[in-house]
Amino acid sequence: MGAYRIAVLPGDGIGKEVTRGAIEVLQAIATRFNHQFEFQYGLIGGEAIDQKGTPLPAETLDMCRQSDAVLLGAVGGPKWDGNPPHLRPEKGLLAIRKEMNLFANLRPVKFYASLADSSPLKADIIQDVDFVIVRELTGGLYFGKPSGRRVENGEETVVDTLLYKREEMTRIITVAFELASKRKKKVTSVDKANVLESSRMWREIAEEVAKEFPDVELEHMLVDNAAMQLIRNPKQFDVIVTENMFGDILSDEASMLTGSLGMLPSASLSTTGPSLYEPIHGSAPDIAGQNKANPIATILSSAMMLRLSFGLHEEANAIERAVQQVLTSGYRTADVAKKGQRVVSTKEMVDEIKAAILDDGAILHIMAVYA
Ligand SMILES: NC(=O)c1ccc[n+]([C@@H]2O[C@H](COP(=O)([O-])OP(=O)(O)OC[C@H]3O[C@@H](n4cnc5c(N)ncnc54)[C@H](O)[C@@H]3O)[C@@H](O)[C@H]2O)c1
Ligand SMILES: CC(C)[C@H](C(=O)O)[C@@H](O)C(=O)O
Ligand SMILES: [Mg+2]
Repeated sequence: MGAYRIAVLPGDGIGKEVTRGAIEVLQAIATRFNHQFEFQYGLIGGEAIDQKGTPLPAETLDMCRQSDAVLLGAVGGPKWDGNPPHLRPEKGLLAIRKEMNLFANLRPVKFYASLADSSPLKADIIQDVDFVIVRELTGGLYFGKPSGRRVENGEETVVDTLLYKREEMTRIITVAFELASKRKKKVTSVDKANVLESSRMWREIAEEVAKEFPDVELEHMLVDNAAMQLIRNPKQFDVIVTENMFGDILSDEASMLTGSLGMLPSASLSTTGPSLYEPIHGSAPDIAGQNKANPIATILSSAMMLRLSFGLHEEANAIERAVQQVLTSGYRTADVAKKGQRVVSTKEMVDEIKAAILDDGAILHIMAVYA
């Protein structure tokens, strides 16, 4: 039995619905495996702006730093779209990533046989797809200075800066190689080296890091080609490593190989403190509050938390097996349902996954007793 303190930041829109679902699933895991999960809640994003006047209140950051891991839903929504830059919900997300040094964002993309017909791509293209996008999360265009608007020679001008230190590139590329060395031993480093100096340095560093991993193949791919290859032949990938914004865009694209943005989990890892787990999707204002959102991305993110932050492999497997089982049984939220299939709500999907976890436990227990 273990006791773990989990900071929960539901955020805005469907963030609240999907984190509630993931917590219920974690509670089922606690029951089945006899663990104690203590959940502490904090404000982030639009709701934090409304209640505290800032997208990342100091008390939220303190609570997260003192936790064993953080579970985040999503931030943002039209209510705050017109706000000045420092009062945008998304600033809270960027700030927590930077403050907690969550530089390595792992976004696994895995084919679910039962969802083969939910993807717009043909089954033979997506079958057995299994790769991880390693996205740099605390540098690049999102954080470079200068950034903003000014008037230059009487003309309105705007600037965003793509800035990386050598060490920031080295550490994320090393994470990708370490991961690939435990998987299919191939790293695809995605950049725009035909145009950007930052990408040329990224390539050089990738070549240097590759020397330390002689059993891992390194290939370089330009980001525009990578966007196309993800659709043409996604099975070629094992680990994709790329800078912050390229990774953001490619991972939303890659989610459609699994059938929906609502299927893709992520882990935002730090080497200096607790890590954070978040679905890759946003607050989905178009379906927020309607009990329609697919909670699986967040539930799978909580499985990543169990495995990567707590070392609870069996427990993480139980969540992933329950998700598989429920999908195979035909349960579908609206985003992955095809014509004629019965659509379940967020809550029904969560209930089915919880039941599968507890049933699975009962079956394994019976097998252990009578084997
Ligand atoms: N990590 C985050 O917090 C995060 C990520 C992306 C976008 N955002 C923010 O969310 C807001 C909305 O952005 P957007 O509409 O461009 O992206 P989005 O990811 O919120 O939604 C894009 C589309 O996917 C659908 N979708 C997303 N998640 C789903 C789920 N779990 N189940 C079913 N359908 C789902 C939505 O209904 C929508 O049609 C913006 O304010 C944006 O900045 C936040
Ligand atoms: C909301 C936004 C700042 C965020 C990002 O671009 O990182 C989101 O799109 C994500 O993928 O987590
Ligand atoms: Mg994104």
